Amino acid sequence: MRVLVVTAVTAEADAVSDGLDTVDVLAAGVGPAAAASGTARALALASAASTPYDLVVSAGIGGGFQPLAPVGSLVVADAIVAADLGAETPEGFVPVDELGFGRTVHHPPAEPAARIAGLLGAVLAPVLTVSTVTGSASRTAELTARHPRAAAEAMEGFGVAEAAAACSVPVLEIRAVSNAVGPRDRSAWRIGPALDALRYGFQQLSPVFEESPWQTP
Ligand SMILES: O=C(O)c1cccc(C(=O)CC[C@H]2O[C@@H](n3cnc4c(=O)[nH]cnc43)[C@H](O)[C@@H]2O)c1
Repeated sequence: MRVLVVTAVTAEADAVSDGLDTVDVLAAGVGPAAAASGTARALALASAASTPYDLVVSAGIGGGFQPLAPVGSLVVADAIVAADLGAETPEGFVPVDELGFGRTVHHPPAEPAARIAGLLGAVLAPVLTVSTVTGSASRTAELTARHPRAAAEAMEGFGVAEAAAACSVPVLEIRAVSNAVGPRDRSAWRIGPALDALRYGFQQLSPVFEESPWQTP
């Protein structure tokens, strides 16, 4: 199948390409807007050239919720959640779908996501998309209360998933944990080992991506 992997920065793209050279890799920029516009453009260009993609993968480093996803571990999303897309109210945060418009969750195809998580020894759990890196205990507690199963947060997955959904292409998200979600401690970020984990992960995935396109409901 034809696979597009979307990362934020070139260091992540290089790790993916080093692990697996049979996929196209795009470094689309940091954050959900850059991810969505870059992904949508790549999908549209491929489609116009009659070489459409069969799968889009949002990949890169991310923060891990402790103790679910330790630094250096891999997380495969069973849900891609826009965790800060909504309204603040006196009663707390209300997601846009509960306000009656838009959506805040995309679901990757369940069987392939579970199989890939098993292959990688990864945690299979929701991955949150945020526009601001969490940097306090209070914000961590708020996100954990709203999303108790979430194992990771990053800044691009939901943008990639929105573009993929607009083009009816299935989406996955794979994150290598570079830091714990919590009070900001830049010295504790382990970006090198996370990029190594990302490279290792994609090395394991060539048989999966050689499969025929998945039949998704
Ligand atoms: O605060 C800093 O000094 C700092 C230094 C290097 C990178 C950053 C980022 O914010 C990188 C954001 C980038 O990486 C992903 N990412 C990694 N960890 C997290 C996280 O805990 N929460 C959200 N995003 C994270 C993200 O997807 C971006 O692409 C900061």
